[in-house]
Amino acid sequence: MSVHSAVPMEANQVPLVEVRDLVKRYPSGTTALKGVSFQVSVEDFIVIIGCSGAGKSTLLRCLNRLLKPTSGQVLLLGEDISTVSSAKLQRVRRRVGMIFQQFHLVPRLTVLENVLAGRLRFQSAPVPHTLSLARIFPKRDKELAFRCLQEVGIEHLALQRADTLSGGQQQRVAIARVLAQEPEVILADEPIASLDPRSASTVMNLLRQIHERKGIPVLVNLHHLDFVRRYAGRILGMQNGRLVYDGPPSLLEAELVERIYQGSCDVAWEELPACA
Ligand SMILES: Nc1ncnc2c1ncn2[C@@H]1O[C@H](COP(=O)(O)OP(=O)(O)OP(=O)(O)O)[C@@H](O)[C@H]1O
Repeated sequence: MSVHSAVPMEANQVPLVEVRDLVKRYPSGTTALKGVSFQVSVEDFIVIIGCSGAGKSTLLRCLNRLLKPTSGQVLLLGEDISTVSSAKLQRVRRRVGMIFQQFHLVPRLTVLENVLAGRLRFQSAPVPHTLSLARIFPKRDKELAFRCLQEVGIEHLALQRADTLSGGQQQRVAIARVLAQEPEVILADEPIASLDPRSASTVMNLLRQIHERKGIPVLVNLHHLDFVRRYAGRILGMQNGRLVYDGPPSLLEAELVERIYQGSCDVAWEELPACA
């Protein structure tokens, strides 16, 4: 099936990220990505949709090199990061911030220390496990981490242990940690899947504000289609490892939505639940 591209990128827009013919085959033999291509500019707030197993997480993990693509390219400001050596991976991951469904915080550390962890990849020497993170970082890093907490509205929790926070608060810490990395692009893999609707809205609003204020493109995998409709500036629709739609929500036709969800939905796009 060819990609249904509603809005091609204009010739004068410089893509911040360019994905070319990306293929990912797992050792099990499953081909999760079958030649995916698209470009991302600073204006993009992209939501990736598709049924379970369509390849959404695999795509994001190839973009920050948590996974090495089998073939194809991922260009970050022109640099091909799909083939960089393991020695250079730290630098790539610093440039590409990642937010996960399960927050991935260090439970026994304070909120501030978790955010400072976003600066760890800037440290040239390894950090001894016995040291308090807050002690080894320079003052300017601590000030930056505190500002990041202010940006997500939880600076009053800075000295609290991460495991005493609610899920919504923990996801805000994870966002602050990504901000402390000063990334060029933010990826979020189902960031609201474990949250109640109110916390989910807070997290999505924060991602949108960060995108608008800082001009950082965001790519987010979402299962909740009501949130897709509320937040997506552009949708990438995936089906069975292929990109089948690339364009604004307004031009995504019901027929294509049905194809993306493999005919498993017989309700209107406006009413679609997340597919099972
Ligand atoms: N580590 C792995 N080893 C082997 N196969 C995998 C691995 N991770 C994912 N897959 C397979 O690759 C395909 C794409 O999976 P992926 O997790 O990227 O899909 P997804 O769209 O993110 O699904 P979900 O919405 O359920 O998270 C699926 O068939 C899945 O079973």
